[in-house]
Amino acid sequence: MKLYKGLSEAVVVSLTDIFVKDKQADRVVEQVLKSNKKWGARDRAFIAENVYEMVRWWRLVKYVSGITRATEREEFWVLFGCWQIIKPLRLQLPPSGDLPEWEEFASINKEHVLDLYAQGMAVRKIAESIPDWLDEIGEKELGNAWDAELQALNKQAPLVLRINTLKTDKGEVTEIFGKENVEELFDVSDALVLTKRRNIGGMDVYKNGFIEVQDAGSQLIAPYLDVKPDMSVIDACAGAGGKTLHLAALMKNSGSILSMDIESYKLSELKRRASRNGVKNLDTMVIDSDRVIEKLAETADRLLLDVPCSGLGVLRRNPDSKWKLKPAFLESIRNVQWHILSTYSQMVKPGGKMVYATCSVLPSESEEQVKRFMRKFGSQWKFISDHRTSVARDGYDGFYMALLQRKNVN
Ligand SMILES: C[S@@+](CC[C@H](N)C(=O)[O-])C[C@H]1O[C@@H](n2cnc3c(N)ncnc32)[C@H](O)[C@@H]1O
Repeated sequence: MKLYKGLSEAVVVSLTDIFVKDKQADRVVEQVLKSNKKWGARDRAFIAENVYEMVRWWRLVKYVSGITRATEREEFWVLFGCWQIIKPLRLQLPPSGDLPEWEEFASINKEHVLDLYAQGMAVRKIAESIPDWLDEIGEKELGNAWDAELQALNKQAPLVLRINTLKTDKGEVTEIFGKENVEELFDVSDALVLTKRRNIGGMDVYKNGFIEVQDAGSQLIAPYLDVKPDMSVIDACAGAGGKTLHLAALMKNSGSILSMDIESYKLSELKRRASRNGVKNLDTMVIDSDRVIEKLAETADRLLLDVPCSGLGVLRRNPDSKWKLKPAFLESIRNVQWHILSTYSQMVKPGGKMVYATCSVLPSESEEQVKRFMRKFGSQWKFISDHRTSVARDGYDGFYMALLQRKNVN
């Protein structure tokens, strides 16, 4: 196997930053790729792919290396070497030969690594590289479906674009990328899947606001809210605005959208993206207390609650979150979700509609929150429908969305 020292070193340093310094994987990769202008596209792909794949398979890699908790640089080198041995097996790639004779790999015994790999593959939580507690919760909540979902969550996610219909259409974007490089999705009208990975951020088509990168499952949420031009819409957990921008396009830039969040820096980023997208029907508001919500009682024709969640539906894109998530966080985020659903819903006008959405595969963050809401507020609200995307079944990220309508009271 042909490995280059400098590129391997970049992977090792990145992993140390992620697991010892507790930094976020995508930020680490972004920084390391910026650190050397001489690396070409293949070098960059090698670094990014190896970092993300090692993070994804971290438990399995540790298992085959016999290292339980890596803290030192030498240990990260051993983990990297062991990963090179098992990578072709785990990712079903062609065999890649022996490790180079570097002193960093001197302690690695290939046969022993392969023996441990065979043993690890017999135990799901090791083979699929997931913490014990998360595997238990997944099985408890999803039953038999967990196995397939977990396997699918360990695959590399496709690169999906959303066409910004305020500025362009699918035909024009297809021409820019070339027909042979894109695929349409029958049930997601504004989406195009890129068949080859590209650095979208540097392209004019992105800089000019023609496209956004947004998973197909995520692109189903704004249309689910059933918005019409001229409506008054609130996106109450807007973050950096992925779904706000989509709502604006569906509303053809008319009516009004109020994008809210507790984090003002996210709303600043949203405004930057809105300006690139040519969005003009938008205001933002920071939520610094529940008074803000009370003042907006019965003002919205439509309300989107894209609530904070475990992110277990988007593990393909953020594999490090499975190591950073803690059971206590899950418990507390469910309380935040319930608070948002039960109090922010007052912003909807009688007769208006609301979507409650998560990017979690867990019913306890999704279906069960909506059922609890209907038990408590069923006299004022009508449940219309819900929908779940499955990573295993659809190939989309795992999203949940429920549409509810506030009853007209006389
Ligand atoms: C799933 S993310 C939203 C993603 C965003 N809608 C998008 O499409 O890009 C959830 C957001 O909820 C925000 N949030 C957390 N607690 C909140 C609260 N109590 N009220 C409103 N927003 C909150 C977070 O800051 C985060 O931006």
